[in-house]
Amino acid sequence: MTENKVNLAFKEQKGRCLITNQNVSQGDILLVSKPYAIVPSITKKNDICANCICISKHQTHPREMIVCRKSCHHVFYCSNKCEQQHWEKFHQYECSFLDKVCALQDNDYVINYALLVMRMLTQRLHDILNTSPTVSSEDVWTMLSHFDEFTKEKKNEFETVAKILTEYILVKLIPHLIKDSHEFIGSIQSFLPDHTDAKKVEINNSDQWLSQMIHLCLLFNDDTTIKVVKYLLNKVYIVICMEEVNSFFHRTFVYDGYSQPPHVYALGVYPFATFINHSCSPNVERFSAEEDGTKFHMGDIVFFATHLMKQGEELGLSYLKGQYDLYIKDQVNADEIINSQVNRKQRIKNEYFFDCECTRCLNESKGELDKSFMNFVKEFKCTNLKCQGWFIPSFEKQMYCEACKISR
Ligand SMILES: C[S@@+](CC[C@H](N)C(=O)[O-])C[C@H]1O[C@@H](n2cnc3c(N)ncnc32)[C@H](O)[C@@H]1O
Repeated sequence: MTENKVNLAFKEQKGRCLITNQNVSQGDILLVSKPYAIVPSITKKNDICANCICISKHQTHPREMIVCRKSCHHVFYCSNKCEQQHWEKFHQYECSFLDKVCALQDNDYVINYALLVMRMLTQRLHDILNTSPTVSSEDVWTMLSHFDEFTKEKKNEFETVAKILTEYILVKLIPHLIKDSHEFIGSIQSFLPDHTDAKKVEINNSDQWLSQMIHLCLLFNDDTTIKVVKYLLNKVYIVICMEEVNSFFHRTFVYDGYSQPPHVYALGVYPFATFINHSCSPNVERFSAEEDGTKFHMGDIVFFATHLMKQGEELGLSYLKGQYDLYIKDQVNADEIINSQVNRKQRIKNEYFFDCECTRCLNESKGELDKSFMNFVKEFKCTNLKCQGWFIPSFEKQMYCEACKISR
């Protein structure tokens, strides 16, 4: 376990944020964050262990992956031990429901987030039962949702997913919390913590779905029951929005090698790290732990300082996907993101629903071009010209390329 060099704070314009609790040097590891929930990306499920998230590195001779004891073929494992652990913790609840989730839409993106939210809900069961509590799980249920700002199309999609995942809670999870039918309503009520946003959600065409659920769970068809199940549906809808606003992708160079862009291989929710705000001139970068080290484990995200930082300075991470990769790939929209504050701001507004108040945007809105952002590229881009990777730190202080592994 490594000591975090950050504390939680609050900024008027941006809400909660993380700040350094000491002076830090460039390359210092600030925070190692463990997932509250993590799932392999659906497109890579055949060679990522669903339990330990290790990646098969034998592309030419794929390793034999182990299927679950019910042979559902939705999850694969690197060892019997992983199958056993995962069965006990998650898969015994999820296995028979995965067909339903994976048939949701012909869209990997939707299936990925549905699986991640499902995992958050299963972990919630453990939190309630106190069988396998995770660190700072309370933070998870206070994450921002921006629920009202998604497009109509997205809202419809979330409603469909929310109905399926609420059914998952009712049918697969709640029964583990109750001893007799009288406790059903209380358990539904308290399964997810209250959330002010959930009181404002209006879900369309839920009447038929509600009757089905009440019938399926053998509940009384009275006003109280309808209200309680409906509120659970609203809370699940909010959890989906939270996941969309707060989850992190893991990317790896393992599949196509270092001369190609990295692939997404897993996604997860990271409670404390989620409080790192966006900056267009970031002082923090991150890498995914692909192997177990002495201070971190597979699935962890390691955040490090790209600049010297004073005690009390706010951490800023770029939310714009592949922002730096654009330098290497020279994609058409590189200029749009890097040079134009107006376009960049618009993109953040469209994708993340906020008006960026970072220092670079504030400076550039006054006409002062802020080029400090470029330093990262000069200092952290891998010096191997064929490589698309970036230098990352190790705990031994030596920087090495995440992709081709040369040292700096
Ligand atoms: C992942 S959360 C970060 C933690 C958040 N501040 C909180 O209180 O939970 C992302 C949200 O924080 C706010 N935020 C992050 N970066 C910001 C920035 N540069 N300017 C303004 N708001 C920001 C936005 O509301 C955004 O949707």
